[in-house]
Amino acid sequence: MGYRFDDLTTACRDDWRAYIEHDFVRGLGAGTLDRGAFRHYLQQDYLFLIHFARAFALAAYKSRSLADLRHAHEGLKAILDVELDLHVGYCRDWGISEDDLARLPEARATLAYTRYVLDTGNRGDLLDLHVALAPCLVGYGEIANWLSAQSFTQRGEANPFEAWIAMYESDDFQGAMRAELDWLDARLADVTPARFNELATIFRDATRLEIDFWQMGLDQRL
Ligand SMILES: Cc1ncc(CN)c(N)n1
Repeated sequence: MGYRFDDLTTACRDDWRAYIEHDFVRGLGAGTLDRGAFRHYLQQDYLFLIHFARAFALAAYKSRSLADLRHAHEGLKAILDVELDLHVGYCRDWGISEDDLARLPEARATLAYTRYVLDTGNRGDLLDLHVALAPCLVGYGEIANWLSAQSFTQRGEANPFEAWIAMYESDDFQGAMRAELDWLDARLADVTPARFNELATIFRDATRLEIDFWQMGLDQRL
C-alpha cells in the first residue's frame, strides 16, 4: 500500500496539532488576538509570501512534465493573484501601506522558514520541495476549516480577523489546497519507506518553522 499526505501529518502528529491549534490561531478565531501581534504577523507574512512565490517559481523550474509545470504555475498564481493581492489590501485596511511593506526588516523566523524551503527545493527534487511547501498551503486551509468548526470562533463583524479566516476558507484557496493534496497523494503513493522517512523529516521541520512563525507574531519579535 502506498503513502498519502495524511501519513505525513500522522508522522509528526504533535507538531502538526501544535501548528494548527496554536494560541495565535485560537486568538484569530476568538477575535481576542493582540492587534499589535497581528500587525507584526501581517507585515512579516508579506515578506514570507514573496519568498514562497519564489519557491513555487523554483517548482516550475524543477518540473519535467507539462502537468507538473502547470501545477507549479497554479500554485504561483494562487500566491501572487489571490493571497498577495488580498494581503496587500488587507494590510492597507490595517494602516500598513505598500511603502511600509517595501521597507520592512526581516524577522529571524521569516528568514529561517523561507530560506529552509528554498534550500530544500534547491538541493532536493520536486517532491522534496512540494513537501516543504505543504505546511503552508495545506496547513492554512486546514486551519481555516478547523477554526470554523470551533465553538469559540466568532464570525462576522464581531471578529476583527473575520476577513483573514474568510480568505483561507475561500473557494480559491481551498481549491489550491485540494490540488496540492491530490498532487502529493499521487507522488507519495510510489515512495519507499526510506524515502518516506526523509520526506517526513522535511515536513516536520517545515511544520516546526510554521509554529515559530506564529510565535514570532505573538512575541512581536524581529
Ligand atoms: C507563514 C505562512 N504560512 C502559510 C501561509 C499560507 N500561504 C502564509 N500566508 N503564511
